[in-house]
Amino acid sequence: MSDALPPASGAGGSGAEFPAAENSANLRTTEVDLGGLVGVLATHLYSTPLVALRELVQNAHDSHTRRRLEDPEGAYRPLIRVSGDGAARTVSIEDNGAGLTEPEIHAYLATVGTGYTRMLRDLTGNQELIGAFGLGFLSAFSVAEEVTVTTASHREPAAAHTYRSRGGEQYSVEPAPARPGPGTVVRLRLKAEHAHLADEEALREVLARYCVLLPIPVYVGSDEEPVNDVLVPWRQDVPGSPHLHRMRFATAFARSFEPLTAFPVAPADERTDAVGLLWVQDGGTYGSSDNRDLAVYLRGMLLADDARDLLPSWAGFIGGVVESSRLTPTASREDLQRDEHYRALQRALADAVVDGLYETARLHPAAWRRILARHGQDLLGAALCDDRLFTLLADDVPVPTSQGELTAGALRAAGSGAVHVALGSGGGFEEMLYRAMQVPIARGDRYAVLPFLRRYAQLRDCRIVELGSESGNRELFRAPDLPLPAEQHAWLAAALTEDGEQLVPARFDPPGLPLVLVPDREAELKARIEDDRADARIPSAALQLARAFTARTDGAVKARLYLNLASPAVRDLLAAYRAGHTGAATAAALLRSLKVIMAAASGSAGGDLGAALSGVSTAVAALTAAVPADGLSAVPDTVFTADPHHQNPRLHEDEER
Ligand SMILES: Nc1ncnc2c1ncn2[C@@H]1O[C@H](COP(=O)(O)OP(=O)(O)OP(=O)(O)O)[C@@H](O)[C@H]1O
Repeated sequence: MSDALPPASGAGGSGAEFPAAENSANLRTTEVDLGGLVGVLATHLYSTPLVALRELVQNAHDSHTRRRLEDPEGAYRPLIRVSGDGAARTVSIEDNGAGLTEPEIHAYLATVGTGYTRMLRDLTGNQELIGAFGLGFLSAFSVAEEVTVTTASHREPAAAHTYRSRGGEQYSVEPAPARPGPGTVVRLRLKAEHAHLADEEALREVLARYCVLLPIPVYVGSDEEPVNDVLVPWRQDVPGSPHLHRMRFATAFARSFEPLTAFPVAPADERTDAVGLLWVQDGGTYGSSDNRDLAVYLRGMLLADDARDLLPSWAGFIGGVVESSRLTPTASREDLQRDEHYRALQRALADAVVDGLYETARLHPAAWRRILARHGQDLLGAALCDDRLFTLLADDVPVPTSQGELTAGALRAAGSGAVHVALGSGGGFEEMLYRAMQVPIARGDRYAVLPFLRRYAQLRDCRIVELGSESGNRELFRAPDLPLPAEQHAWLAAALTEDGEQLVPARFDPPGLPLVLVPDREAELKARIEDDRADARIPSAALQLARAFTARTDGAVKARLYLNLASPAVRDLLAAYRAGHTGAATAAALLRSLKVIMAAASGSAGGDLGAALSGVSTAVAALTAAVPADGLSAVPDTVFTADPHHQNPRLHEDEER
């Protein structure tokens, strides 16, 4: 016997657990609380009251398309006019499109969820029609306490009617005085809180953005110029430079930042029908700042004003506008369905940004330089996300270094074929060392710098020296040719180091630098992690892991003092010590002070700075006190340098005497 459950009862055991609905004697119709539903749709479907204006202008646009489809021979000049009256607190949206007959008012305007527009599109396949849901008109009630629609159909132009409703749930329709021709006026008596919508200046601004791509002219008040009389560079073939037209459009359209350059979105393949324009914004970006700004138009009407997610996440400096008729809006028509067309457009836009940057680098060098200067940091990160972008940027993008911004190539050339990058944040001893050698070091603590340079080094087959890591330090500090005898090592350690410091004889550049103190990064980390206050700062799981790691570090060596056996000062010091010279201890004290002062200058603790400074005075006093009044004989050799100007002035006086 099988363990399977017996089939659910039903004809042929088809698995139907419920009787087919249409056969049920208990079939009931779902009740609709019309008042509640209309209220929700009118007030909660949209995020901003401005949407009402957009929906009504879109209806006016669709009525023109309808008139043209139904009466292709009829010649007339289509227009839409939006007027505001602050005193009367009204806004009117007027069109001379198809209008509605009385039955159509009931069937389409006053029926939630049904519109003529969608049927017409299904019937004719016309893609210019925008309306789809039969809901948009309801948005009028989100801003108006009363809505009147006076309309005359192009089929019966003499029979005008007025629809009137407060709230949308109940309405009346009455005959109205004859209109000058077919068309519709929607008049909103605004709620007090939306009175500002009646301001014509504000209407101009909003409609110029919403309707910029609508082919039908939209006028405000008694204006003679439409708000959307704009050359759309990807639609018209206009004489002159296409780049100039793009820049003009982008400059007029961009909201927050001036465009530095603009490039087209053109459907390169079958993936998407989207066309439009992208531009690089002149707003400084740093690190991961995100100023992406994309407006999406569907059949000429603004649909989503901030569709930034369509742009690649690395393109924080891009603004743009695209139109497509394949995208599907949500019912509020403020957002887009995340469907295959949406994803195809995302990919197409990423390609368009990369293509546009290539075009800019090739054709507009001044703009390209400005983009690199403005968005260098963002571009470092962007280059890591896209291989083509890396190829474009690898040699051009500036990298922040200890000597200002340099390209990776310049960094490499100045580092004798290697790029140097500091892992620590404070500059530290490494920076001082390299500054002395005049080798620039990239700031590896800045956004994307380290991974960018690692990638650069890998692809360009060049050496990368990561300062602050063990391997980086090995690059810096080479083993001495001969080991230092134990007794000399012990004397130097006693003379030069503090508790927790380990003396490491080495050879390094520049030879003029006798010693350098290098904090142990792991010991530093251990101290920070084991600090009781870390509990408050670091999540406990992360802290446990970190402590498991740092437990392996004994933490006894807090810093290493690298002593440069290639340095003449160190060699002289050792020679003096070996010769039993009385000045050796004083010279060592001077070097110890130098160590502390340099450590303080490079931001790491390395002893008592006050004591070090007075140590310098003590050493100078000891050395100068040793000068006898009658000559040089008692002064140790090591005190004098080759430069006679550095000699004790008292000696000059003696000579002159
Ligand atoms: N200005 C107008 N002129 C002529 N007909 C109109 C006008 N405004 C609305 N209508 C009619 O009323 C119907 C309902 O409009 P409504 O705005 O609610 O929905 P829609 O435009 O069809 O779809 P959507 O919800 O997607 O906007 C329209 O389909 C159209 O037939």
